[in-house]
Amino acid sequence: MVQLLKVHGSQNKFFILDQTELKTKLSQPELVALAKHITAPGNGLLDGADGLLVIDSSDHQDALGSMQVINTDGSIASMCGNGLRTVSRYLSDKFGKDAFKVETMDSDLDVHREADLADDVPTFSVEISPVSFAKENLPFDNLGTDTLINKEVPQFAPGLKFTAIAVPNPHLISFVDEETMHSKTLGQLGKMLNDPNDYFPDGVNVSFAQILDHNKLFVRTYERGVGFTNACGTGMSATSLAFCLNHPDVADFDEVISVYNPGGMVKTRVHSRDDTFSIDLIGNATFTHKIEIPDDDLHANNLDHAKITETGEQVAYLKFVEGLKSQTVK
Ligand SMILES: N[C@H](CCC[C@H](N)C(=O)O)C(=O)O
Repeated sequence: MVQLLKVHGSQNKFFILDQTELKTKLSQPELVALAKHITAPGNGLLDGADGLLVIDSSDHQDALGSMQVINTDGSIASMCGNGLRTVSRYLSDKFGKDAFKVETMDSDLDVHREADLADDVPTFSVEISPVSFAKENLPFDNLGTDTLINKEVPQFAPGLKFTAIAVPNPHLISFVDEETMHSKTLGQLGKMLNDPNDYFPDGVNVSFAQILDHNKLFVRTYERGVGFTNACGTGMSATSLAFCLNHPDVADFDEVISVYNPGGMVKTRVHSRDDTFSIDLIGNATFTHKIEIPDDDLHANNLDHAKITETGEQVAYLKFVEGLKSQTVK
């Protein structure tokens, strides 16, 4: 029997599988098949999730483990900010350390335990980097520019300005008014740019942001490989950077920015050193369920004998969300 976890960061939900606990590790095709199955809202487990986070060992210096992110459609994401917080908590509990690195596809990222956001809401801070605006790193094409920073792109949506940032997974961001935030535009644009299209050949995560106040945002994201999500950690991080760059009158580098989202709230801090940007993403790392599945069943992608136990942590998280409601009113 191996234990899996159902977890969330800002209610961006994932399953965590620790390959090091298995007698025989799952192969990459087995992992992709499991990710597609277990995260499916209909025939998966616990009403599905946005992705599978695979933990494995790492031989990199100071890294307690590695994280691979598999989206619900089976595509691989280079990074996942909400997911990394939950993986950090898992590794922190397992090895009894509060500050360490986690190996991700493109870099080894610093993570550490933070003061709880609210009573019984375990909280972690994770580094979001490397950051790039370059067309080849997103990648994008046919926009007549090498970087897209606060520019109108009428083909995407008339009247809106867009910023494209890789952190290192790709994000497209627009600051919008309340009406646009709740219109159909985000869903239509997200779908258009994640179906085969002339602009983002690998797809892109699309976020709309509303400025609520000084250092205060509301962000909604249409995720690549997923669709609408309660929250996207790298999306909120990239949006915080765009906020500091495009709206310097209401956003400060190195200060805490509160980012509200449909799943709750996170905090970010954007740093700029010698033309290099990085972001700290601080938020909950909640384990909602423990799941036990026989090893052989996992290899066979059979979820029929899963034994599920609730942790009870969601109660404290929902109380925290309830308390946020008064704060998002302008
Ligand atoms: N939800 C994730 C991002 C997943 C990214 C994925 N959708 C992609 O880039 O393909 C987060 O919290 O950062």
